[in-house]
Amino acid sequence: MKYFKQFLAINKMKVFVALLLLLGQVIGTLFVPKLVATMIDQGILKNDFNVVINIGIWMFIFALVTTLISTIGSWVTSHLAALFGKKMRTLLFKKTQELSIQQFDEIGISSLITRSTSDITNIQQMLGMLLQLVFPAPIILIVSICMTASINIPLAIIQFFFIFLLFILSIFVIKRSNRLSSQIQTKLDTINKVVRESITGVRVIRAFGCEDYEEKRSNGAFTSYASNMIQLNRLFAIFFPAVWTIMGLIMVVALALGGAFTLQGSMQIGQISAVTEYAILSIGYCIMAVSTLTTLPKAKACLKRLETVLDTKPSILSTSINQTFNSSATNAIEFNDVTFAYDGAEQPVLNHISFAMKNGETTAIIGSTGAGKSTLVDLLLRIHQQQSGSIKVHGIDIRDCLQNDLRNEFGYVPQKAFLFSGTIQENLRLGHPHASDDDLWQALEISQAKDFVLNLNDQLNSFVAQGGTNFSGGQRQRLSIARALTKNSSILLFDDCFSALDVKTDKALRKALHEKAKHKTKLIIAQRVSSIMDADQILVLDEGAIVAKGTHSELLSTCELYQSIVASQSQLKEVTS
Ligand SMILES: Nc1ncnc2c1ncn2[C@@H]1O[C@H](COP(=O)(O)OP(=O)(O)OP(=O)(O)O)[C@@H](O)[C@H]1O
Repeated sequence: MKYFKQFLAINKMKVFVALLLLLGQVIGTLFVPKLVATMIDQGILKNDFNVVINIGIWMFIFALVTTLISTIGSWVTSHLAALFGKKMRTLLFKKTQELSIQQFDEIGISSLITRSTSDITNIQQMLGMLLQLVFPAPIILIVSICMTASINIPLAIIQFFFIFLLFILSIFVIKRSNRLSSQIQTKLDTINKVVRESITGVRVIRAFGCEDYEEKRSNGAFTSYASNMIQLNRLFAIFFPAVWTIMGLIMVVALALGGAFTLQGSMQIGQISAVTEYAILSIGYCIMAVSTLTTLPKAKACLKRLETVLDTKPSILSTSINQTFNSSATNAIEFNDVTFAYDGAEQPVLNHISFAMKNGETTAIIGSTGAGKSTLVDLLLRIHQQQSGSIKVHGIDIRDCLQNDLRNEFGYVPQKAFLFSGTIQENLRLGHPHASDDDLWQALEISQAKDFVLNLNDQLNSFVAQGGTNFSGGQRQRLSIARALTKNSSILLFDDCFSALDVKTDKALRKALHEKAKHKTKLIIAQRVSSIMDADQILVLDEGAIVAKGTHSELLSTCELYQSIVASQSQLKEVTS
């Protein structure tokens, strides 16, 4: 409730105005039955036209003012709910940017989507309903009973008895619905996950012909959610008829007793109408309040789920030292005895890694799959944090600088190219929003993407689908390389991104990089020896350890593992000749 309370405290004036307007609406609503009774008893039954006109005018004014007040009240409440949604979504977005990738994975992408969409929407709706339906209910109940008592005390006692009965029934329903409502969002998470996977993995599902398996899996999630909803609806299927019965009974009793009292002369006909209207009003508001309160546990569960994310402390914290990079340092990157293990893993993925990369030079890393190459780049970007040892960029320990400053030093090309929905130019300008069109074309030229972009109808303005799925793997990869080049950072990190390119394009790209990005420091992770043989130094990584370091020709004569990699690619003869 911390964030909810904070929000109410910050917006206390708006909340106060909303409550004041709702109070005005309630007072207006409660006065109408009294006016109707006076009109019938003093005007219609006594044939006094002036009273009918006078009361009629008052009723018209009351109706007008109440409508105006309730419209403004609804507007203020909706405004508050929208503000709350915006604030929570902004906080959640900021938090997800601060969390480490491991924390991100622990919460789960589907769950984060449900939290920032459906969970927040549920709380917004609850906020509006609490203010508009629950807050006026006790006032309506108390004032209705008091107004009825001012007309006839026995009828007020009877009204109180029925409302008490309704209260008991409501407590029972609210208690039963608590358990069911609080489970709904978790089930929605599962639906989100299953639907997401079946949509994003549609090609694999079709290629493997496993539609039946996926259908069963999806049905499991849908059935579980549906059964929860059915149980909840069953509860209401009993509750609402019971409430209508109580309402019917209260009307029957009010009319029968009211009639009897009128015949005795202790009550007037108009007052019967007022008493029945008060009964309908109080029961009506009771129903609305109970319906809202039954969904309160669901909103509370949503709020708790949001708080869990918002209260998570990022495992990688920004420093308070905040040093700036010294680009004249001899080494662009230095790893000193770095060891890293993933949470819960028995063995470290990287063991005592030490190496240095000189400014402007190219370092390559080669090794078997799962050797820890991508993890090494992740450590450099502070996506994960090493348990021991230090990593320096331009002479500064990466733990002593702001994460944004650190990442600004790199133009990064991930192993799996990811493009955002929009246009090519929007994607290329991701790291450098003010880059000129010429910069973009130059980056495209180096990444060997210029020709295919020139052939597109809209060229730089060509549409990019979510994830870049309207481009081939190789085109996506080349656009992703162009994006890193456009950023114009001093260090370029290529995480196995050349493997999606054919040998000819790979060669042309490396040549262009060598000529046009000569002064940039480059770290290239590659599977193909041909992609890295020109590097100033090559690190051979095996099971998380650097087993050899040197140039291509040095490694060919000293490192057995390197020789076997070269041999396995059937290039030994070709490259040594
Ligand atoms: N998020 C993670 N949580 C736990 N273990 C992980 C995680 N990511 C990678 N690993 C493990 O760490 C090891 C190294 O993975 P990494 O991706 O760094 O290897 P790699 O050398 O880049 O492999 P490849 O060439 O196949 O991309 C692997 O054994 C992998 O299972």
